[in-house]
Amino acid sequence: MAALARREERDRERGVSSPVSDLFDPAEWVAAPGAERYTDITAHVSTDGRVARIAFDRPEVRNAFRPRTVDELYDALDIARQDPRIGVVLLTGNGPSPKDGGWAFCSGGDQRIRGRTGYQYEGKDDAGEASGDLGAALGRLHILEVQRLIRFMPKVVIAVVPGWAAGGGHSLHVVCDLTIASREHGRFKQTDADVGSFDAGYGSAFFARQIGQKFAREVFFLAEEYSAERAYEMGAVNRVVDHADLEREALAMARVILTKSPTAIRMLKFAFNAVDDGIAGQQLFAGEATRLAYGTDEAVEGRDAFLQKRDPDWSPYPWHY
Ligand SMILES: CC(C)(COP(=O)(O)OP(=O)(O)OC[C@H]1O[C@@H](n2cnc3c(N)ncnc32)[C@H](O)[C@@H]1OP(=O)(O)O)[C@@H](O)C(=O)NCCC(=O)NCCSC(=O)CCC(=O)c1ccccc1C(=O)O
Repeated sequence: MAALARREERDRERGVSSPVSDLFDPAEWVAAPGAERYTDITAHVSTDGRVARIAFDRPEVRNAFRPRTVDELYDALDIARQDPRIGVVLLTGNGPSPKDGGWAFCSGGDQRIRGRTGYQYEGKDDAGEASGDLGAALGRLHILEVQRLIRFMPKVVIAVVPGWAAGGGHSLHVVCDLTIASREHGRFKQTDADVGSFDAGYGSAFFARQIGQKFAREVFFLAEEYSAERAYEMGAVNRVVDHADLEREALAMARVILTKSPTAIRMLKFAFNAVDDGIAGQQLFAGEATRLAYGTDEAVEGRDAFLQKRDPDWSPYPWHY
């Protein structure tokens, strides 16, 4: 992994990107700011700076995430969230596996380091669990924070699924705004109940909103593998494309979205969310509405009247109907 960072540093100096995955087109991407510090993911922005590509980079374990992976993922997503030029994020998995050639989007939490309180940072084990606060600090399930970031960020996040989306990886694709999957290698499986886990939020309840209760219960209760085509039939996937074209098609989708009004896309995302997100969803939508209102002469008059210690003059502003 250090070698990867060095290679990216060298390529960045030369103004090109390293081929971090067989589907990655180095001509389209440059390393994202700060990406050299990541070991478990890769982060790039398109050469025009308008699309982010964030990828799990642990193909030898089907891109399973450990706490460090989740920290990096959150960091990269938050940087993309705050970049005003970026409108779309592609979330994917690098591959194939150097061990067996298998492809993955993400296979969820790394089961090798799962403890009784959650997932353990490197060098830690379950020993801390008995010691109260220390144990609580060590075990993490903060992939849920990443889910909320994807859900609440005012940009479109596209899951680009080149292989397995399993367990918590399945949940991540569910929470993304759109999903595009490889026809040949895209595979879906919700293994939570096989390993004594349960994503009782977006991964299941929201999934049922997307594809219907019967299908969602089948996916969780039977935990059977299903193909990209089957996922498309169920309404869980937007597009199924040839494996070799996956990232090109995903980038093309992103470029179509980028032709739209940023405000319209932001308001639409929060409108789609609001109906399922309760007061939190309403708060996000309302926050954007307030931001829009602040841009009007009417709101400026309210602010100025306060600062100038006078009564506001609302007369130019009708009670619209
Ligand atoms: C993904 C598989 C179906 C792929 O099968 P296959 O192609 O046959 O490959 P394998 O030979 O099984 O795997 C190759 C290699 O990778 C290792 N590996 C794969 N997945 C993991 C993993 N998750 N953790 C650790 N290691 C993994 C595997 O052992 C092999 O290694 P070798 O050394 O070569 O033997 C299949 O691999 C599979 O089923 N994987 C496990 C999927 C799984 O159960 N994931 C965990 C589900 S629980 C979870 O994701 C975390 C919890 C969580 O996120 C959460 C918690 C609370 C609320 C919400 C959530 C949420 O879901 O978000």
